[in-house]
Amino acid sequence: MERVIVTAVIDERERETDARASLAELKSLVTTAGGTVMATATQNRPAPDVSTYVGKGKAEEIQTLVEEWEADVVVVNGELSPRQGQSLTARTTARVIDRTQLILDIFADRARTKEGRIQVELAQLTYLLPRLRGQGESLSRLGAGIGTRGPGETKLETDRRHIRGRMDELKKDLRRIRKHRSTIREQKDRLNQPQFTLVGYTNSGKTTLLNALTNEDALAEDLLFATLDPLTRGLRLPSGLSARVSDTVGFIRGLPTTLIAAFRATLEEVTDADILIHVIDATSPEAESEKQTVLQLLNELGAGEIPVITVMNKAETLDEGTVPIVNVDRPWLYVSAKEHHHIGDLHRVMEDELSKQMAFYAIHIPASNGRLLHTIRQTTLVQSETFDEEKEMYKLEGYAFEGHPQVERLKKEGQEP
Ligand SMILES: Nc1nc2c(ncn2[C@@H]2O[C@H](COP(=O)(O)OP(=O)(O)OP(=O)(O)O)[C@@H](O)[C@H]2O)c(=O)[nH]1
Repeated sequence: MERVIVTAVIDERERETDARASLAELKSLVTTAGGTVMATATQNRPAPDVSTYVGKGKAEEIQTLVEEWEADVVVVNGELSPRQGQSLTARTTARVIDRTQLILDIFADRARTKEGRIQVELAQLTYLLPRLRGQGESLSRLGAGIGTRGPGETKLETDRRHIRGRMDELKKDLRRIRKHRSTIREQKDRLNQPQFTLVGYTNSGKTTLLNALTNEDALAEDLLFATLDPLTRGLRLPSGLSARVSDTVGFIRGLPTTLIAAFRATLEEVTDADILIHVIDATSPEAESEKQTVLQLLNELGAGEIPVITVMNKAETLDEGTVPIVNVDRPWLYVSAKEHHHIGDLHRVMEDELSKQMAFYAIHIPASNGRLLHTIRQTTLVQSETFDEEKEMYKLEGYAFEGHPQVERLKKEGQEP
């Protein structure tokens, strides 16, 4: 396991709790990446130094810590410019990486589908490209060294061309995979299946809740970003309606924009949702700011208008009568995804919210048409079902999406004398 020194520049004008939360999060990201935090070096200054990120004195102090703790890596809580990366590297014997690289490393390790892996590689190359250019600049600035500049530039050009070529290939692969996926989605849409999508701050318990909701096993780890690829499962609600539930990558404060772009596809499951289930870790001291981060990212993704059910998770560890530390809009409820507490309640809230987007119907189906009956039970929210023995007809009342083909047809037939 690698030994790590973390370092951060803290702006005193910034809210101190934010800086502390961000640093605490960086440490848990280090743990997720398999490292051990040996020491922390922070510096109060209004903005990072343009050349060395931390001041030169602080950089020396970091090198002392590196020697003292025999550290392998220094992780900076921010994004290093190419120049800062180089000059900080020159001042320490440890490897220097920034927050973006750390997150990219974790993503690379955890991507499970082909699409996820391509997205990560694309994000890594996007990060790398300007840094190669940075090296080129400093090489040309060195200038004088005969024999260094020419070959250096040439190699740099080759590297850049190679990287751009690889990026083009990856983009082509992605387009192919996405086209395939949208075909699958069209097929699903024809089945009229409602889409629920779990969103939430990283580690809030989305994967655990997906398992509890659908009663299946999948990996849930006490590590950040256990989920990198959309994971969609079928779910049968109490009324018999079958729906889809998707897990999504955990949201995080200060997610680098290169990554947001790279993971847009994962987040397509968000904009496609009929209803979002926002999972909050009710035990987190940062629950309020985590909630804000998620809501803000949802807005940025254009999903601000989609109805939300808020789930306050890990409730079994809260004392009875605890006042919630988060202000949330209705509908919301406490659950324990781990202990399967109140999952049935959540199923019912999901049905309630769904019915608000649907239209009421009352239809008759001949008992002889078992297939049609089955379809209606699976694709609508059946509220009541009675059987008329004389007419050998079922009478069904419930809610269905506007334009549901069978329901529309049966409604019309019902109107005829
Ligand atoms: N005590 C308690 N722990 C829970 C509960 N639900 C989830 N956890 C734990 O919280 C941790 C994170 O759970 P995950 O389901 O992996 O969280 P996630 O939101 O999918 O995480 P990312 O993929 O990182 O976004 C795991 O250690 C879970 O066991 C709960 O109801 N109670």
